[in-house]
Amino acid sequence: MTLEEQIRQKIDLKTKPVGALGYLETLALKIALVQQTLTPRLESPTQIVFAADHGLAKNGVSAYPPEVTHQMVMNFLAGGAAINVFCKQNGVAIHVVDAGVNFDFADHPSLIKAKAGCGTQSALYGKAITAEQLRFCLSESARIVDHIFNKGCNIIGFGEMGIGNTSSASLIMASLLSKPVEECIGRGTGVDDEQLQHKTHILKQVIDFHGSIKDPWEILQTFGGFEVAQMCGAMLQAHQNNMLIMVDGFIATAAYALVHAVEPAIAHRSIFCHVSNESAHRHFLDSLNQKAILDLNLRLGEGSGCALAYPIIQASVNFLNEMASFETAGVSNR
Ligand SMILES: O=C(O)c1ccc[n+]([C@@H]2O[C@H](COP(=O)([O-])O)[C@@H](O)[C@H]2O)c1
Ligand SMILES: Cc1cc2nc[nH]c2cc1C
Repeated sequence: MTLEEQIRQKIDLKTKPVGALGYLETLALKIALVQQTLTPRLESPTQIVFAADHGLAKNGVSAYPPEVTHQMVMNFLAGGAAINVFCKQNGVAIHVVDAGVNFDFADHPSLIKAKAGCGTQSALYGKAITAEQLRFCLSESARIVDHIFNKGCNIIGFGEMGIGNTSSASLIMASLLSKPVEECIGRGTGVDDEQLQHKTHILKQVIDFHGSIKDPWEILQTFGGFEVAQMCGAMLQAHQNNMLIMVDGFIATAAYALVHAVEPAIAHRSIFCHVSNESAHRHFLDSLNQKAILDLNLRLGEGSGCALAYPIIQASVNFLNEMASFETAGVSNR
């Protein structure tokens, strides 16, 4: 029997009707295959929140002003954000990365300084990121993941904070899927109808300016942002380290989709934690052939979906390791 057949058999011989643990069974199989064992373990679960500012945020595409990015980073460091609460509740460590926020932060034990700049350029007038900044983002984030991996982490969540970054993600999605950008746009932080029209107008202008781009790295460099680029580098490194990857919402999915375009095998170790209320996210996940664990109408980002889904991922590993089989429990198996 192959290892996969053995894992499937182990799952089927647990004291439950075949298939009755539904998606937990899919997760257990996936995790056991990644770790190549019948007894997988989740070690030192860690959430990274990559934060950065966006040139496009100055073009009125968000419901909130750009300074909220640095203010929320301070909130993460003070432990007062949703992601802090959910990580604490579920035993997930948290690191905040300044990938390129327009603010000079003091040193803090939870803050990793990896600033590629003080916010991207607006993609309305040129590429959001320079080639040098892109290289910096990819290598710094890989280094960050390696450090966390070397401390014993084998499951890592990717989240972000950046006013304006649903626009980046929409532009990335439209380019990767060759879709009209208006089909990839949502309300982000909660723009009203008039602001949504304006956001759509701006993003169409961006697409008209740059034309069709197909190369994933060029898409990333053109539409940014620094936190998306760092999530890409971090996901690639996590893949190389054979870590389990937890993907948060719409923006994290845009980073995943870029990496997936160059490294399709990343799908084997990636877990989609939730489907966001950002309207295009469901379609984005469908296009990647992925199903999310949670569907809670969240539209927060920060990695909140990862921290909330983590206990469910843990439950999938626990049932595989700890549930009795029909034989050991003396339960009749049909
Ligand atoms: O993760 C998501 O699906 C998601 C959906 C909507 C908004 N967000 C968060 O809201 C911010 C981006 O929204 P916006 O309107 O400024 O583009 C950014 O900080 C994201 O973390 C995140
Ligand atoms: C307050 C606030 C918190 C956030 N967390 C992630 N994105 C955010 C956007 C806003 C506006």
